[in-house]
Amino acid sequence: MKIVIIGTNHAGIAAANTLLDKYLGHEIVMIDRNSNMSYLGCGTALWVGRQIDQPHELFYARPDEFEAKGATVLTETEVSTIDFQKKQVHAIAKTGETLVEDYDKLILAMGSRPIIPKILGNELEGIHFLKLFQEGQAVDEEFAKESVKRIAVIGAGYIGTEIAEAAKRRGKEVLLFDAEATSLASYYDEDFAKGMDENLSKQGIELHFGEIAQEFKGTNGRVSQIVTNKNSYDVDMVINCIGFTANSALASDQLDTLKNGAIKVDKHQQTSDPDVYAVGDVASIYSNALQDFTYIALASNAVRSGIVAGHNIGGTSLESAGVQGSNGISIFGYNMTSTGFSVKAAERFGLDVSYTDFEDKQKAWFLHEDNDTVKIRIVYEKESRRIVGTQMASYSEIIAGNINMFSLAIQEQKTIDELALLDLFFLPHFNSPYNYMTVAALNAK
Ligand SMILES: Cc1cc2nc3c(=O)[nH]c(=O)nc-3n(C[C@H](O)[C@H](O)[C@H](O)COP(=O)(O)OP(=O)(O)OC[C@H]3O[C@@H](n4cnc5c(N)ncnc54)[C@H](O)[C@@H]3O)c2cc1C
Ligand SMILES: NC(=O)C1=CN([C@@H]2O[C@H](COP(=O)(O)OP(=O)(O)OC[C@H]3O[C@@H](n4cnc5c(N)ncnc54)[C@H](O)[C@@H]3O)[C@@H](O)[C@H]2O)C=CC1
Repeated sequence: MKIVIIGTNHAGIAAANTLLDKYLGHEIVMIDRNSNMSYLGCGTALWVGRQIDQPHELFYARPDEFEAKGATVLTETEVSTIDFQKKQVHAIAKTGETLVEDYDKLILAMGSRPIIPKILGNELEGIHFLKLFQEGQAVDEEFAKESVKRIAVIGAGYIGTEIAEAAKRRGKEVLLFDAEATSLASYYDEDFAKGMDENLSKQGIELHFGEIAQEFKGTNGRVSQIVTNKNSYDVDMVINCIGFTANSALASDQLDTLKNGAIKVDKHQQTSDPDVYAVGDVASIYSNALQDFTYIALASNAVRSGIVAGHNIGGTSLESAGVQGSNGISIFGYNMTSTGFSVKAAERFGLDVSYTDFEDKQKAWFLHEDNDTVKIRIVYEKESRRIVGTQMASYSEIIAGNINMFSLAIQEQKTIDELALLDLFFLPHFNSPYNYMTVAALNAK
């Protein structure tokens, strides 16, 4: 079979490798408009904040590796249209040459694109987005300028808080804006997100929450002021981080989609056209917390959905296990992890939930060195008592491992009562005989 893959970043790479490594004999054509592949966006803030000194290790794959496995890789080639009836992909190479690729099976891996705030002054110089490696390079170059002193970051989600930390680490004055009342409002309940807010303030980041940018003003063509619904602020640079949306324009009028444009797939990653699969940020995904398909743009999901599509096209019928949107963040050493729903998110999706909170030291009480406090909330459905979400916050890094147990618990629909008596090891170096996960579950009403 001839398989064409549009988009060769995390999801496209995972699908291509699965096919090339496990199902020999197919013709694989990989097309991407970018000049690089596999860039780990999560490294941008680390590199721009000089927590790592350069970006070259943030790539893990190159076109020649796929060519060595027999694939055709067309980089700097933009797909312009897809003819789903004739099963043809039309593209334009960097040289301007047009090309048509027939396909037997097509994998859509065009990912996501940043949401652009539709406000006056958007075209001014000094206004940035943060998705591609090239955009990270541009922000890094700006941070190197003495004249760039005050940075406005719009959006205090994951990218915004991470790049705000990076700017602070580079000695900049940072103003962090968000429409919501706290940072990370999409992932954590308020009394958890407040811990991150305190951490950001303590590090000297100026918080402007419940504030929406309404206009960018400029001097000689470069942004010099941001006007919000509350005030105006002199700034030297703006970084927009107000979320991503599915990059599905090539297919959204032909294939079934969610309301936000993400291409609807089943658990085999198949779209409403049986010869077309969609993976990663461009596709919907099954949430075990919601028990339905939704949109969760994460690299972890991109990789797994690419693998599932590769197997199904290769001939092995494989279902996605579904996801919980497990994620984490670490800002100036303050760590937060979550999986499934916060109470706020669960209620927004119409689930009737309760929750149990607890706070304790990570390690046994008699260890006084390097023993951080952990805050935990476990959210569960009132009726079924199945766990639908967990959030943790601590300077301890151990919470990063613990959240994955809750991810499995949600996937397997375990109840809060089953968790209460789960076998969890005890060693004073790591936890307590009654550790905070057990106690939180035992306390559930
Ligand atoms: C700054 C930042 C930090 C992040 N940190 C994390 C993290 O810590 N953990 C995590 O899980 N996720 C993180 N993410 C999210 C993660 O990067 C995405 O979920 C992931 O990139 C999705 O992979 P994808 O392959 O589906 O899509 P994308 O990475 O968006 O790739 C899509 C590809 O398709 C190509 N393409 C699109 N349209 C066309 C076209 N018409 N023709 C040809 N090619 C096309 C693009 O060039 C691109 O290479 C982060 C994202 C950013 C921006
Ligand atoms: N550690 C991780 O797992 C990371 C994951 N990612 C993923 O990448 C994707 C993109 O991340 P983000 O861009 O941070 O999206 P996000 O959805 O995490 O955050 C967007 C933020 O912008 C705010 N916002 C929206 N419109 C606004 C407006 N007009 N004015 C002010 N604030 C506004 C929202 O309230 C939200 O807090 C997400 O899917 C995220 O999960 C990104 C970085 C790190």
